[in-house]
Amino acid sequence: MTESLTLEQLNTVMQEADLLKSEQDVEQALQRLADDITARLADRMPVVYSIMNGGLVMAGRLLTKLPFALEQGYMHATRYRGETQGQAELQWQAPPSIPMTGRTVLILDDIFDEGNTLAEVVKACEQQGAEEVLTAVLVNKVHNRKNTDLKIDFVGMDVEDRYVFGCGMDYRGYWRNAPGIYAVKGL
Ligand SMILES: O=P(O)(O)OC[C@H]1O[C@H](OP(=O)(O)OP(=O)(O)O)[C@H](O)[C@@H]1O
Ligand code: HPA
Repeated sequence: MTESLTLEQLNTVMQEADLLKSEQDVEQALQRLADDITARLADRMPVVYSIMNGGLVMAGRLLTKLPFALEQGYMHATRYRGETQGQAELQWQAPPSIPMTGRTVLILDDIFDEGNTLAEVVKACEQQGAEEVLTAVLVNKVHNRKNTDLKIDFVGMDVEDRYVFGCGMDYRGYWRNAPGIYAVKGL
């Protein structure tokens, strides 16, 4: 693990960051996602899982825009562990909290980057007997380094190929709480 950052360094990261998506852009993307998800899943009584930690903010802001009967759960799988480069192996910190056998499952996450996390999570849900597994992300990072053929069913916005934070995404553990989406200077 790299050295921890001071408050001053963390404030500098925010001050120098580029705003890629404003809070209003995010809100509009979430409403579009909610409309598309509702059109597809309103009669499916799905289990909607957020992937902790990154999926927390997206899930919180999206769920109240879904006007149909659903169950909500969480799972915690992590690959970056506070760093800005992903590790090969996904670490499960908390397995899925609600049984999914025979159910429609919707997975919510903040970002589809190299794709390992969602590819493995989808595989795990299928192995646990889900009838259908769909995925929704707030942002898709655009580059040609995807490690999977997985196609995300619902994408809020595309972002450029930089290290981003805010709306659940962290910079070395911090700034998940930022209401817009920012890119770190130089990354
Ligand atoms: O598409 P990938 O390259 O696999 O990256 C995307 C994943 O990385 C982040 O999680 P992270 O492992 O940082 O854990 P966190 O949610 O606790 O931040 C993010 O929340 C996604 O789950
Ligand atoms: O750009 C990113 N920012 C934050 N978390 C991430 N996890 C994968 N890519 C990113």
